[in-house]
Amino acid sequence: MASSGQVSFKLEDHPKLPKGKRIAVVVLDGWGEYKPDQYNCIHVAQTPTMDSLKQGAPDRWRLIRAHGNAVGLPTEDDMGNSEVGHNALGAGRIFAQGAKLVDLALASGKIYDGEGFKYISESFEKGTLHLIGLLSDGGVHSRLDQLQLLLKGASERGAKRICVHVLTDGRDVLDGSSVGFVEILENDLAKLREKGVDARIASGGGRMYVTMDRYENDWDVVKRGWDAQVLGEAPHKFKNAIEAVKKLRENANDQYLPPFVIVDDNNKAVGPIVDGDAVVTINFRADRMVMLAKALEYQDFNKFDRVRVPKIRYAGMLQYDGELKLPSRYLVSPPEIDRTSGEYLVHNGVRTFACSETVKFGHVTFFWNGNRSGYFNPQMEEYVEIPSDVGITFNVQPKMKALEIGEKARDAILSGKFDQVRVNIPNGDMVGHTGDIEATVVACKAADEAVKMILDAIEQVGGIYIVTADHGNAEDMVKRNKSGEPLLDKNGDLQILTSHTCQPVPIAIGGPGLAPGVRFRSDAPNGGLANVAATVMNLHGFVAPNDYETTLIEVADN
Ligand SMILES: O=C(O)[C@H](O)COP(=O)(O)O
Ligand SMILES: [Mn+2]
Ligand SMILES: [Mn+2]
Repeated sequence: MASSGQVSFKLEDHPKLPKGKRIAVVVLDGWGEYKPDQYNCIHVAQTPTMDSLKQGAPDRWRLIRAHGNAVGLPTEDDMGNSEVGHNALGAGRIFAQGAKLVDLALASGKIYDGEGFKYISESFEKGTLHLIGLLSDGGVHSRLDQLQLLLKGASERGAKRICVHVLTDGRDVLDGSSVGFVEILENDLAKLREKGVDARIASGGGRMYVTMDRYENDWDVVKRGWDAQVLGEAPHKFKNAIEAVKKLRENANDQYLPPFVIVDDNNKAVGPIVDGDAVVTINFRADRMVMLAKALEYQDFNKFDRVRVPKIRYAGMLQYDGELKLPSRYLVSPPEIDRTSGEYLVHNGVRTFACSETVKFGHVTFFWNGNRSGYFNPQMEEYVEIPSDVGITFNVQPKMKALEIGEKARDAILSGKFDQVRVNIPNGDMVGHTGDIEATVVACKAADEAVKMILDAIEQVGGIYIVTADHGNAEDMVKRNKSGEPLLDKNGDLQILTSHTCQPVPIAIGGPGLAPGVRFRSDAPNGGLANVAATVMNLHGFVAPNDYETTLIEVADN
């Protein structure tokens, strides 16, 4: 259904809850609930505000599901992530997400019948097919098995020359796993070569240093990728990708490997992108592919000097931005996340303020609004981005911009100009991804302080707060066996978990404006992130649309 036209956005009045309350919606990024031990940074950190909210259980604090099917992922083993988490929070329904849609399209073969594949396959006769993306089985941005199927499918359908430009992970999967993934890929490519397809890895680099920046935080990251992938230029040259990754890992972890290109015996890059080639960015997730998609697709582009802009046929695995229609060609249609809560609330007079720092700014805006950039109604909304630190790993500055976000939210609440003030506080997640336990403890404390600032402001104006998280991360920093004991690697060292988790996340409601009798229902034990939107609509005094996942609250008659 389109998000305009025939759709009525009028919401019914809630029979018991009043309108006009100022509501803070706080999303702690990467803040799950797990057993209290030394690797649970939230437990170790001083978090008096979040601890005090927990005292409200079960009526005003509970846990909700944030991974697997509850957020539209293919299996219950899939950890949650920011995209699917914020999509569910904002849209109030569970949509089959990119990971699943690509699985289905590959399994049925429909991916090869679509316009996107037809378009790129017109280059197969004379040009090279370049596949650029994250190489791991993390399932957050991409999946190795999908790349493997695409390689097979494209070669069976006429691709004669294929170059893979790999981005090593170590963030959604264990650090150090990049070598194994490159080995698997090399093995597959060798088999394709036996079948007469000239298939090889052409370049690489660590995802956080090469290509996969987001929300325009640092274009140099994308430029480094462009230079290696398109121009065939990089500071490191190797004959073989396995050797490249092993060697570069001596001085950097998987996330931050410097860019490299694979060269032939004459020291010439084997796979720059040239006129007549086809390019597919294989990530299904949007945020960290949008910048490269712009560089590949836009004629007018001034973010860095592209030096040479090849005439290519480019398709994304998915369309990454529905509003910008970027990229215009794609292999699989993205989930149609329509009628999000933000759109409804704006139509019903709720003035909204949303804020985070750059690295999570799109989470509370773009993802929250169903992968749609921009405002629904600029008269009713204000989105504020606080510039993130650039060029550092966040364990160096674990407090990040938490207090600045808290201040902006506080000012927005006190200003009286907004009915909903929505923030994402990134620390637990961004620092958790570095694998630095001490820094993550500092990060969690800072996040807790930011929550306090917001709750204090809500207290002052007689408002309501709802505090939750998008998925776990900081509550568990080690890989564990089935019984929950930390696992050691072959050197006897702890295996640090840089990724998200499958743990549930807390949700708390409160504030002086919360009507007496409002409490969490006890009959929704499987509640998840998608139930939050209806809950927020209730707190604004509205009943959620019928097809939204049910509310988590009820109003008891006192
Ligand atoms: O992109 C990232 O930083 C990680 O892959 C996932 O983290 P996020 O889902 O919290 O953004
Ligand atoms: Mn997140
Ligand atoms: Mn994360």
